[in-house]
Amino acid sequence: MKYELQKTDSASKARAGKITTDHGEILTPIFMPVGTAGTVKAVHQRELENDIHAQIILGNTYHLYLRPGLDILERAGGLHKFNGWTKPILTDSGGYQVFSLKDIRKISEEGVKFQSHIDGSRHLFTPESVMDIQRVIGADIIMAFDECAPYPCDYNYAKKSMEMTHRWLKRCCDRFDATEGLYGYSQTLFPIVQGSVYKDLRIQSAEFIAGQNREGNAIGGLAVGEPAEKMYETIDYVNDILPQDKPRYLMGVGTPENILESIALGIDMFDCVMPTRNARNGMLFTTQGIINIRNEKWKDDYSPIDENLGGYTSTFYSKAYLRHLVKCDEILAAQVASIHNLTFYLWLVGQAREHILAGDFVEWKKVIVKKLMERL
Ligand SMILES: O=c1[nH]cnc2cc3nc(NCCN4CCOCC4)[nH]c3cc12
Repeated sequence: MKYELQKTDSASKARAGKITTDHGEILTPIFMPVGTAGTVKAVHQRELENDIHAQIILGNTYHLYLRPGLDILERAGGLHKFNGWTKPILTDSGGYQVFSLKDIRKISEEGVKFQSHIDGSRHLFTPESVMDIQRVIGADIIMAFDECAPYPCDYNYAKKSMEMTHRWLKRCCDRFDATEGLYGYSQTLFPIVQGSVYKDLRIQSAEFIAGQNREGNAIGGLAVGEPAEKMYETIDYVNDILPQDKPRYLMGVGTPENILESIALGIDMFDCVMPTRNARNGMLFTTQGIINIRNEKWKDDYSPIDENLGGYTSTFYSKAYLRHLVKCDEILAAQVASIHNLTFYLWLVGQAREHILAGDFVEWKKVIVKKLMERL
């Protein structure tokens, strides 16, 4: 994997860049649609590519390991072959997912013992095993096995958790560097900065992560309930430590406002279930503001969902029709709303990139953020 830093904004830490993988290029800043079980829920690959213009999607090791399982994935030739997505894929390592299985998992130095949320079967994830699992899935970018400390947590817990995540990272790197990809293309491993919201721990973690000299770096342990200001403050000083010449991935973020503010702080890659999850509840992000399409006021609004995005779905379907689909709980409702929200998120980061290149990102952000977050 290669990263080319193309432009750094003069009035912020925002950057425009290009990541090159064996499955193609990624222009940053970029948003990664979440495809938890190997599918971006309710969206065809063709729509992901031609309507949403997604450049990279995310999968979850925890879910894919349980279903369809490694045997099926390996015999398919990896996830790209299995789901037909031929561009880059990133997989989260499973740490975050198993930690959210509160009462059915046990953490130790060895790894995490957990029960499947599907059938209760017992499993063990270790740094080594999740590297092997992500080799089988075949994502272009794979994440280290870490502990995402809960928020809030006391200083001592955050310190112990961060130190274990660092020891697990060494085990991930050793295993990853000692193994090869299974399908003839290269994969890369991103480490993850932890330390909760404690500045000294975050600085220690950022220095340790940067010192691993991997091809990209992630910031974890955020978007877990902490105030947005705390998240921004943490990103700001962590990004002063993470190398300029490597992409920076902020895990699990976020709203349009979170994304633009984080781009201004030097983040290049994002993922969040919000656009797809909100879509299924009828919450639409648009260039004019946020719409709850279930609201009576859209009942006879025959205008397109959003004609400023240039996407087929957002212009072809009207607000009134989508409201009807949502009210009838039609399958098409989830499809249309998900494609629209993802088209909006990719439009947003694409616009951010254009304004970084044009040199007016900060002025543009100031105007657009207020408008995008307005409830219509
Ligand atoms: O430290 C982490 N390590 C590995 N994966 C993560 C994933 C993460 N995802 C979030 N936040 C997701 C917040 N979502 C917002 C929308 O509603 C669902 C939750 N924070 C995260 C932290 C980590």
